[in-house]
Amino acid sequence: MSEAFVPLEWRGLPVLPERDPLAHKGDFGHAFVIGGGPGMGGALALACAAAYRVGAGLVTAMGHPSALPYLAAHLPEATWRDWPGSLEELPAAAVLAVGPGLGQGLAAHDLVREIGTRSGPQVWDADALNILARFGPDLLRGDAVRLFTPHPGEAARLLRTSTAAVQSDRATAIGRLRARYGGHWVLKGHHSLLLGSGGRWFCPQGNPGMATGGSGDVLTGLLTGLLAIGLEADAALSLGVCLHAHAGDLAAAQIGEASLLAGDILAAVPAALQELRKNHAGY
Ligand SMILES: NC(=O)C1=CN([C@@H]2O[C@H](COP(=O)(O)OP(=O)(O)OC[C@H]3O[C@@H](n4cnc5c(N)ncnc54)[C@H](O)[C@@H]3O)[C@@H](O)[C@H]2O)[C@@H](O)CC1
Ligand SMILES: Nc1ncnc2c1ncn2[C@@H]1O[C@H](COP(=O)(O)OP(=O)(O)O)[C@@H](O)[C@H]1O
Repeated sequence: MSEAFVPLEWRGLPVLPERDPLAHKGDFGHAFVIGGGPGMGGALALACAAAYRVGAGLVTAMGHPSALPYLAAHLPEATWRDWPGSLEELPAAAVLAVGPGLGQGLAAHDLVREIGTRSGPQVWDADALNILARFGPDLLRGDAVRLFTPHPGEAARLLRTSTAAVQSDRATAIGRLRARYGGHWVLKGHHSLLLGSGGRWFCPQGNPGMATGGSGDVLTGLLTGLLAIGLEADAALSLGVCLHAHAGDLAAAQIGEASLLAGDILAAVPAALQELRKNHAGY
């Protein structure tokens, strides 16, 4: 089954590039995270914060107006835009994430369909995947770099099968997802599977404490930030998934699996990044 998937080695992961002393925020990309439907502003705030934590230069949250208080309270560093009628005014190369707390209303459908026609790098999660499942692969046009992050329930909708069927053969499921929709995939859960253009991996880190609301939103933000700073798709996928899982392990070691919140994973990301850097430097 998953024999062809090799474990991601912590030591083999890419590290974040050193920052030029003359750097300015424009050197580190502009991420736009689109989500935050009514009642789900927290998902948007978590994803935006995670994008900043891996070094994105500027992060803009785009959500329903009811999501704004979450951003204002938790992330004054993010800029804000109400869901627009169209994304035409965004720079073509903007890195987009779509899905965290998006909901599946009419405005969400319109935004997702428009994103499917854009050419800049994209991360697809949560309700964006549910909407994609409804329309099928024809919704995706052009040759944009796309990272898809389904949990088993979302994967089942995308494949028009059951969650149990996905879980019974995760390797086959992720292969079918890539064959049907193209792009780069992580099938989340215990030992998340990754399928990119350059390999098939699984992440041996992570713990069941991470089965808690919002932890997938943190992953989406990490991947978005890593694309924004310029990592290639496979590098962003492998580093993002491992960083997320390792941060979850650090947080669980401190406070226990039962008490773990998605915000604790986010808070542990800087320590996980520091460990990775020291590992590479050999001390
Ligand atoms: N604070 C917030 O605003 C939050 C908002 N969220 C948003 O809530 C919306 C709904 O997402 P949900 O994921 O809760 O709902 P879904 O209905 O998509 O997924 C939940 C179901 O998927 C299946 N599933 C998921 N992971 C599984 C696994 N590892 N093994 C087996 N089955 C699995 C289970 O049947 C589970 O009940 C999304 O827009 C999401 O972004 C959530 O991310 C939670 C936090
Ligand atoms: N048992 C587990 N072991 C390891 N990682 C897990 C486990 N359960 C969940 N996770 C991780 O936590 C995250 C949950 O994402 P998701 O289901 O999208 O949550 P949410 O929708 O609440 O944000 C994924 O990255 C997943 O791999």
